[in-house]
Amino acid sequence: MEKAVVITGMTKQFSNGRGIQNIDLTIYQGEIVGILGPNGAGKTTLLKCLTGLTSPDRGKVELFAIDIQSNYKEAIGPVGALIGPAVAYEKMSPYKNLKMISRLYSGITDTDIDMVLQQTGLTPFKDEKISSFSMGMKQRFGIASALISKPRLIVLDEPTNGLDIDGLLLLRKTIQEISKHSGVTFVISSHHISELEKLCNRFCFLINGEVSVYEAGNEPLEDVYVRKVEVAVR
Ligand SMILES: Nc1ncnc2c1ncn2[C@@H]1O[C@H](COP(=O)(O)OP(=O)(O)OP(=O)(O)O)[C@@H](O)[C@H]1O
Repeated sequence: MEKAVVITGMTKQFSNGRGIQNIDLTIYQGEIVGILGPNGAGKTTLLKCLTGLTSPDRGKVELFAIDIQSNYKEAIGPVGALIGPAVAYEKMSPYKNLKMISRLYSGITDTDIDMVLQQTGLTPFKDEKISSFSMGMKQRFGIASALISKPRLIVLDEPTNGLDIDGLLLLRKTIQEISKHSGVTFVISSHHISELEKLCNRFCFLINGEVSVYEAGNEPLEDVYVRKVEVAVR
């Protein structure tokens, strides 16, 4: 199976002594991997290093066998990401924002934009200014902008933040459909354990900056999580 992400010996330490240490992680094409861990465990740091938004102090990240440090543009080409608040021209509509993003890529049609708006439930609001959007609607736009380039790897940091029940169900359906029909790889961090449990086939626990991988099994994910956190604090 093709490797979508290979992280080797990755360390990023901040001046406060926190960060992530010596992470080794391989994610295969088509997997949906959930990243779990307590507040401050290093999930966002891991995802930022994975997408080149932060440089690790040590270690290596390869996306589809291309080294992100030495060949950033090529490595990041097939990646869509939502890390932190959605970036948008607030005075413009989601449609116009997506149209602008689509110009950076080849082969993205107006039909693709309409589809992404539908996948994120933004069709009824497609011509409204983003400045008038609620937090959850902005989050929906952020997800739409991560999907629009038809990436092979989609990295979502806490995508469920601010979403209502409808948004949550739609996000789950969209991820499952894209995964099933296009074999896209997803890496998703969230504190919503039950949501990740429904979506993911593998889980990456990040506790005290260190990583451990868990395959979906019969034991409830919440029990596995609590056990791992308890072991880590002993
Ligand atoms: N730019 C920075 N400067 C200093 N410390 C930082 C910086 N970014 C992150 N940290 C520290 O690194 C640790 C990991 O942060 P990170 O945001 O990756 O955690 P997280 O697991 O995503 O947390 P949460 O679940 O609360 O979002 C935290 O203790 C944070 O204080």
